[in-house]
Amino acid sequence: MKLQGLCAFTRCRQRPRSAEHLQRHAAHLNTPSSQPAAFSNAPHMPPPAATLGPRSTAAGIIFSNGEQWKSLRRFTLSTLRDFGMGKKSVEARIQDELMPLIESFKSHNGKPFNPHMLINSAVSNVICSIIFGKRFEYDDPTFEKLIKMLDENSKLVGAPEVLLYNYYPFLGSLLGLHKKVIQNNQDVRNFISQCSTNRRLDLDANDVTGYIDAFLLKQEQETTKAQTYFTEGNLLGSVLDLFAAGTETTSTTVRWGILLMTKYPEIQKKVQEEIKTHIKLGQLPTVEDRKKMPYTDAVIHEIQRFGNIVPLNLSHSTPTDVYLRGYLIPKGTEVIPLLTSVLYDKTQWKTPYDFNPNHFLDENGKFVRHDAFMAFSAGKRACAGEGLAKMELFLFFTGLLQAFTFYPPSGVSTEDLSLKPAIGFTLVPTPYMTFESCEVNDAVISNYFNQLLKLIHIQTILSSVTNVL
Ligand code: HEM
Repeated sequence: MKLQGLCAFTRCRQRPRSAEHLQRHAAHLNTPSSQPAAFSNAPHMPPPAATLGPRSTAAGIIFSNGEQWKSLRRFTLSTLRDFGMGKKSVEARIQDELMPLIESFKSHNGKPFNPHMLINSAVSNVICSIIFGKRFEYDDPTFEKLIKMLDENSKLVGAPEVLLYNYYPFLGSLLGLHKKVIQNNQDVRNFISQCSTNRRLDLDANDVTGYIDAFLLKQEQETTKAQTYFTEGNLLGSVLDLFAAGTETTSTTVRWGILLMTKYPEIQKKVQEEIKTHIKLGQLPTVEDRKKMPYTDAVIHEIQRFGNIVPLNLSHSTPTDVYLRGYLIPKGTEVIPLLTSVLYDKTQWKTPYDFNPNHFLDENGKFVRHDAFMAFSAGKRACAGEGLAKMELFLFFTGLLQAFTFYPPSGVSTEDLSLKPAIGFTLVPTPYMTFESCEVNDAVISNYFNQLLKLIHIQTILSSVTNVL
């Protein structure tokens, strides 16, 4: 059960301790009356509703509990699978995104640059293609603005002033930063709302282009039901959850990956040797390759462990009284399952504070799983996008290291590179040093292009055959 934040009801300033408390106000919320709305400190969360009015705007997967959460999560997982999560089709989406990313890295011609927004755009495009049914050009002003707003909120939600407001909303008039969070949040929601209005006009059950279409169709199917969780509020909330969670987390991890490879050139070299051994020159990396590449797999796991990007996890609360090691945790207690405590547990990791891929390798160099690897959390509420994220991490990371070697800018030594994270809702690399760009493997690039052209050609033939039929 996710954390019950401050009560969602406008005039109630209590921290709800129980589902009953919320149920008393449920009639005022845009959720079915049998289910309390619940909220947690997620990155795109607007501040507590005590000052914002009913939180009908917040629901979606992350902020739901009970039957509403079950329904939305089930629907989301099956829709993500329909759009290829865990399958070849999503692999192709990610591979398609690698090319423009590599090209935009390459366009810096070996000069130092900050890869932050480029990586965010590429990663975001994968989830965009699933939810909106299309990708965006990196310099599309609307897309740039959306990505910046998600990025900014991820930072601001961890800022002391916003945290203070979150716990003591009555201080609102003395504080200002939270207004930016609310505004960004609202702007992204407005964009999603506009997209869903447009999709509704063109809705065709035989041509479902993305998650929004699938949700709208589900809404139509449920119009006759007395109670449905497929409301407008839950559409906006769920899309925002996927958009934000699917952009920030994975791109932050890829950014950690590049920083760590720059910092540790000997590890970067070993990954590149493994790539050269197992992926033919000019071939796109595929998910299948991962099985043959234990060292790279170990490095990616270690990037996630060391990066520890969601240190506080999302807050939860106990749905019933719970007894743990002799202690009573009363129903409705806020529980913050610190992921840091497992990812940096001295009893589980040989050198928890060092970046050490050997944490995931046995003495024969084989990849080993680790129970304490909980970057995606655990249990029923664990990350809904884990399958997608893992594919993205492998394909983006391997694809970039296949094409480039990363160095610190001239005049900066590897020792100078700081691994101190910047604080926000997620732990991100310190605003990033620019790289003395990359050593581009032109053979890889031109072969990518040839493959891409072949793919486009095959797709064109296929679509003209389909049209004829
Ligand atoms: C490296 C990438 C990622 C990491 C480290 C990560 C981590 C997490 C964590 C720690 C949680 C909280 C789990 C809990 O409450 O116990 C979470 C939840 C969630 N994540 Fe991810 N995530 C990643 C990528 C993604 C992607 C790509 C998507 C989109 C498809 C996504 C969608 C979600 C959703 C919808 C939830 C809420 C699940 C629920 O409440 O049922 N995540 N993620």
